[in-house]
Amino acid sequence: MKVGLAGLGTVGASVVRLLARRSDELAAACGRSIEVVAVSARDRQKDRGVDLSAVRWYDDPVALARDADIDVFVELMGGEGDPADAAVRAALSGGRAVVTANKALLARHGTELARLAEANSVSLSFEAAVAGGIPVVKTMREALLANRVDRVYGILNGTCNYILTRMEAEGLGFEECLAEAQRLGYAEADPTFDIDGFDAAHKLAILTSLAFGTEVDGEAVYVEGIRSIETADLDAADELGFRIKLLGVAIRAGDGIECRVHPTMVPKSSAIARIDGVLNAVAIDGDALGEIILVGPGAGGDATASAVIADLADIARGDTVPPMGRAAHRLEPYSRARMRRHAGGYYIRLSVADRPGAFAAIATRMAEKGISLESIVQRRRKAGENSRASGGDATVQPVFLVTHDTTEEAVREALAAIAADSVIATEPQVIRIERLDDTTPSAQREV
Ligand SMILES: NC(=O)C1=CN([C@@H]2O[C@H](COP(=O)(O)OP(=O)(O)OC[C@H]3O[C@@H](n4cnc5c(N)ncnc54)[C@H](O)[C@@H]3O)[C@@H](O)[C@H]2O)C=CC1
Ligand SMILES: N[C@@H](CC=O)C(=O)O
Ligand code: NA
Repeated sequence: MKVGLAGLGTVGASVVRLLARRSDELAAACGRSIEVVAVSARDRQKDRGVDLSAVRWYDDPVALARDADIDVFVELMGGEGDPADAAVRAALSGGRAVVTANKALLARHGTELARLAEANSVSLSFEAAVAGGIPVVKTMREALLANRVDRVYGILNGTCNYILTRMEAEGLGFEECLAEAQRLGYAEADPTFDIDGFDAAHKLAILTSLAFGTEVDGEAVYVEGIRSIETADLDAADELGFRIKLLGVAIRAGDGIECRVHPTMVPKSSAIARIDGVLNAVAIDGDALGEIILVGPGAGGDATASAVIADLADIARGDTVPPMGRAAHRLEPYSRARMRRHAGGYYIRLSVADRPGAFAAIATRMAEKGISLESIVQRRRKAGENSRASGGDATVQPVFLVTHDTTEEAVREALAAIAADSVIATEPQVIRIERLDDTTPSAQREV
């Protein structure tokens, strides 16, 4: 099987090396060899640890995708627009199978591309696009067909999990951890996609389509990233019995599908709390099977190449499955649940004015919105301490609240009233709590 590969960066170079290393075993398993015969990359001189002297080089990846001599086009350049989009469309339109790791592209154009693949009777495979090396796409579109899925959630970004883990365990700074994640090849070319939550949102949009049979809608995901997480929050989470993870959650709710990515407090006793470093985890609730959790490396060259090559092996063997697990023209329109109706617990950190009555005013505003508090912790700062958590102002004190289950709407309204009362000095920090040991998905809980 002849492969044309565009993008020889972290993942692309690993794919070429791993294909060379496993060529005999792959040929034996697939009944034919898998060979990279043509590539498109920006730098022809760069040493990628593998001999590419015999392959055809293209400056234009779209021209490579149109090469009549290739059977499969592998897109590993990244980016939701051109040239990745144009190249993938050119390959599919020309009747060539496509393998891509590009979740940004799929979150934006996944439905159209799946329909284009279907119209041309070719496969569009993207195992590497969701949770890196973990075989979650294959699991969802092949192994769980007997199940109605009601919830899928997990840690979907290796860079963020790596940063949060090292900040918490070693007390390192955010920037230092991000730089290390970039050095290790985990981060996106533009790492704001990682730390602002968009990369996890792209993956969740794809998972949502696979789980619920809906069109892919990257815009429908509510997104918050991890930039605002401070040591004060990691420490408070520890004291309260939680850990903070960037979680992606998609669940059936009363008014549609609730799809959200945000920092989340999860109980220390939950399986998700123990997923550290670059590992990802995806939990899937199926009605017949119950909950399964898949864990493994979510980023990195070789781990991601493993998923790309698994897709290539399926194509070489002639195993074809519709991209989204069902005929693309049967995907249902996505119906988005309103985030304001989200129900669950909340951790709230406030920098409260150090004056009589401030505390009572906060409790009153919470009560007015029907929010009951599970705990309130007020930290008296020691003399000379200048905490970021309290805005660095000597006249304010950090206060940590944990609510019982309530709604997003109630919390937002209570915090707006507290701000209007001028009893807080900085923007409140709000982190949603996911009590994962409770088997009822949170959006379905009565509050
Ligand atoms: N790095 C990782 O751990 C993972 C990455 N991915 C996805 O895999 C894809 C590739 O990611 P990385 O290898 O990490 O990125 P990278 O930035 O290391 O590599 C991308 C390569 O594509 C090349 N490229 C960009 N535009 C090009 C063009 N017009 N013509 C030819 N070459 C071009 C770049 O020069 C670069 O070498 C992205 O879609 C990313 O989201 C998916 C899972 C994990
Ligand atoms: N930047 C991504 C790479 C894999 O998808 C991540 O950190 O998870
Ligand atoms: Na995967």
